[in-house]
Amino acid sequence: MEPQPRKRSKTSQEPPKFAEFMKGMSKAQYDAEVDYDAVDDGGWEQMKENIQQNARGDAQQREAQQYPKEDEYSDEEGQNDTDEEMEDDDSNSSEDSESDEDVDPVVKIEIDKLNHTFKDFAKQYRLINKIGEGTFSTVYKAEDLLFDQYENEWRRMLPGEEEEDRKASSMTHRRRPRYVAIKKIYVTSSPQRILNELELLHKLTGLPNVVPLITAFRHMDQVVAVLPYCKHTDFREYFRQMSISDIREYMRSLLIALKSVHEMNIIHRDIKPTNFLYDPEKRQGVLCDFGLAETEVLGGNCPCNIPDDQFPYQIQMTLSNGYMKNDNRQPRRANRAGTRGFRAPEVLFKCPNQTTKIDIWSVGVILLTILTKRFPFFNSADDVDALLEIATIVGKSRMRACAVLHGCSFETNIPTIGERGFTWEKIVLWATGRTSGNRRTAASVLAPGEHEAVQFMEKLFDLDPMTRPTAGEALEMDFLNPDRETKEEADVVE
Ligand SMILES: Nc1ncnc2c1ncn2[C@@H]1O[C@H](COP(=O)(O)OP(=O)(O)OP(=O)(O)O)[C@@H](O)[C@H]1O
Repeated sequence: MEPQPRKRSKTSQEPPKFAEFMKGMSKAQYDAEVDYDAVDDGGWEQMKENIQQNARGDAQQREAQQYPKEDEYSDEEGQNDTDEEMEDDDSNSSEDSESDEDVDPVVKIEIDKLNHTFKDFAKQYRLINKIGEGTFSTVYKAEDLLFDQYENEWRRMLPGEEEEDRKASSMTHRRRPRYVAIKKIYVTSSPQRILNELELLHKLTGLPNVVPLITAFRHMDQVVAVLPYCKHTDFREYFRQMSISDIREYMRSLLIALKSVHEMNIIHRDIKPTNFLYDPEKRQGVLCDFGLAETEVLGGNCPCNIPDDQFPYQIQMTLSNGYMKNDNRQPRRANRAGTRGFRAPEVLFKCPNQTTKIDIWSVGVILLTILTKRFPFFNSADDVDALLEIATIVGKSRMRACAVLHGCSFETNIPTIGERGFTWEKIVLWATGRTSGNRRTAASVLAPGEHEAVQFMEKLFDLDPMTRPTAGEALEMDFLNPDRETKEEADVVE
């Protein structure tokens, strides 16, 4: 059958009505008796029809672990403390030879259930296997059975996809299977969270190195998002072998994604290796999982928000030199959603004025992981421990200054936490077993490229979010532009 060149659907040009899409979901979503399809809201039936008709992609309407992740404002640590290996990320398997044979029987049951839940789903997608599991979702790989019948503009948004298309068109004989990732969002996620993720994904569709949303389905309390399948390799398989040039490409790819996301004033809040689907062979990555993302709201009531000239006075007003014996003040509340080990100090101090810079700190943690070859690097059980881990490196003095910035105080008598801490260089040498007592040997210094990487990382780890670089500024830094340096040197020589 000839592919049908379709025009964009009406809905694809209009802002998506995801609020309507989610209408009818309520706290009662767990009650199996509630039949949301029967809810006469006027908009949902229409929307559902639109979504299912256009689900197949009419281009844009094609609207559409290692660590535990924690919810906003949650104070419970370690929930869902899953540390599972991915069952099958297909990173090394031949894409053309997917069969059902090696699918776990439990996964088969899940797949059957999904096919049963969404009418005609099996006619559109052939679910293959589970490829990922997170705190809020299970992700399946599926073949897009009707791919050829639709315009698939989203492919142009993914790095390397156009090249794949060119290759495919030169090999005419066999129909190439096209894969998507089906993200089944757990019903225990709040409708607001699901709506937020879908809306943001839709808004960000088209940005470089960011996973686009193809479409989404809802049936009662079940929601699935359809995303392009992004071939990637488990971070743990390659991060120890990365050369400096590999690190550069990884960082560049991640920061390009973040630059465009941040320019839209969106904070990702969960930057970590499992949320950056990276293919080390192609040296391309795609940022995914916007489940905790939020729009940046500036102007929160925190001393870090006070102009410099008023700062010292305000701080004196805010802080005292002691601790109340029976402190019955309300605990400070701020969004602290994210994954432990990757949280910026301002999140740990519950700063109510968090910005996109919290993502830059997390990028620093990824770089530290790569340079030290240790995953996880930070492994605290709670926020206080996390602050102590950072303080062990940066020292008490800088940590105190950081606390003051957010209207808090920091003090500890743990003997291993010194006043001045250690340099990041020392930490990298120590973690990679290159320190030999107090004597500096050839092995106990960083290689040139490594040295630049550490200097770059130091900037990402600026304790003050105001002076920490933006993604755009980081992309301009020397470490990510080695050719520019060589060129400048050559110009000078000429
Ligand atoms: N588009 C995709 N292509 C390929 N694999 C994917 C895709 N999206 C997600 N995955 C896989 O599924 C895993 C879980 O997805 P995601 O991070 O979106 O879910 P989550 O429930 O929010 O997870 P977490 O709690 O770990 O952040 C990813 O780490 C990845 O391995």
